[in-house]
Amino acid sequence: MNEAFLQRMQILLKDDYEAYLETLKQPPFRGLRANLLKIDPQTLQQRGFARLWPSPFAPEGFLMDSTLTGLGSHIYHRQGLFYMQEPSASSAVTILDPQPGDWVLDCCAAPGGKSTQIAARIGQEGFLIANEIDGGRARVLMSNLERLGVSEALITHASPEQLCPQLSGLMDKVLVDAPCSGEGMFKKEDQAMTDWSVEHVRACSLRQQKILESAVVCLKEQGVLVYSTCTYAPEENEQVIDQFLRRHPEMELLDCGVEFGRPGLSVGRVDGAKVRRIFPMDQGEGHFIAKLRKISPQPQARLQTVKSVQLPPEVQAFLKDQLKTYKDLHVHLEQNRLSLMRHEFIQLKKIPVLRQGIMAGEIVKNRVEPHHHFYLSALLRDRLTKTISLNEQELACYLQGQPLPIPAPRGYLCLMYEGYPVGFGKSDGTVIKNKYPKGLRTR
Ligand SMILES: C[S@@+](CC[C@H](N)C(=O)[O-])C[C@H]1O[C@@H](n2cnc3c(N)ncnc32)[C@H](O)[C@@H]1O
Repeated sequence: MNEAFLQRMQILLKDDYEAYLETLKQPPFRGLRANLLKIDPQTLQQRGFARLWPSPFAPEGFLMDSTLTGLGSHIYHRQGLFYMQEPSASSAVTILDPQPGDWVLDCCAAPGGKSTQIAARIGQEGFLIANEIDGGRARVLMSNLERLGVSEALITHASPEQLCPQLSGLMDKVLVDAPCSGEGMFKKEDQAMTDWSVEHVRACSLRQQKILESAVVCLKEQGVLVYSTCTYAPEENEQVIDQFLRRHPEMELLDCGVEFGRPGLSVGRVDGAKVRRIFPMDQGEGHFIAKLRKISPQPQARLQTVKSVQLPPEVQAFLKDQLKTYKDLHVHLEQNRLSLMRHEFIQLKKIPVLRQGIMAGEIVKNRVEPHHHFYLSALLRDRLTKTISLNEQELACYLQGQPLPIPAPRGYLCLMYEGYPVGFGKSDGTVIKNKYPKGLRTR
């Protein structure tokens, strides 16, 4: 471990430093979160696929055995029933406390741990804008939101400076889970430790202030912003918030209002009792969280929505065939790609959009070829007209990409396991052609 880092930790932790050194000998804490869009935490735990203990950081979270392997390819993971997440990482959304119906911006969203947690809390009535600046990471974010069945979301790939002016005054909640020096990730990621230096900490601090500067305009009056990092450095935590409060008298620091973790440092305008820190002595690898509220009015941007158009007959036929009802949904067609959601589709100016709503399918040769997201979405699960339940053996064949010799009505079908969709196939009456995405198949 880097000596300069350890010296700083000794100054920061004082009497708790020895306890911190002890935690470095232990494996990292691991956890998972039930996806409330699909399953409640008790039902997930009762399925008995892993030994789970309730997490102190979120009611939908669990701690699990740190030696457990292979959960990422478990069928419940594939079905989007849970998301694996370092336990303390769920604390920021607990403190943000998104409510059903809220509009939430997650400024630095990939790979989607917090976005998927927010989406589940705000439900189908709320709307999430999940933004990620890095293209490769944005695609991982999209696949996680797809697996967890999120429909009411817009996934953008932009810098906060580009995106935020278009969302001025529209958000009930904003999360800035900022890129940081990752001191809480040292046990998990060698790269974070290799990259560490005091200069890097300072560079991170400047970048964090810049992101906050962009993000704050998105909040409406009384809107709540949560700033979080997975690092311990005061320069990236209390000092960032102190600087921010000096520049923004329209923002007030709120008490995080939770029992887990411990108070932070009092620095300038930051009352340490109001912010929260989590160290490995607190059952998580490390997080800092500050909660702020906007107390003055904010001019609102006008969001442009996409006008509804008459749907081509093949789209109508597909939706009628596959769904019990879709009249309450908004349908959007762009370059032959069909998307669905409860909210109206939004049009941003010059912001790359990876996905909005459910990617339902694509028009190919006058018919709709459905997409995996259509069958995994939580919104459509109870509306699907054609479903078939697989047994364990059939499931194993399906995940390998094999055709299934099961008699079934002709056409596209959702394949289920233990009551939840796994994916889809196309039946000719006697055999179901496998449509499980090639990249997800087992070998
Ligand atoms: C701590 S991670 C986010 C983790 C995510 N919230 C989650 O829970 O899964 C920070 C993210 O910020 C992104 N990032 C890096 N530089 C950025 C910048 N200048 N502005 C906005 N985001 C940035 C990184 O690509 C990274 O995905």
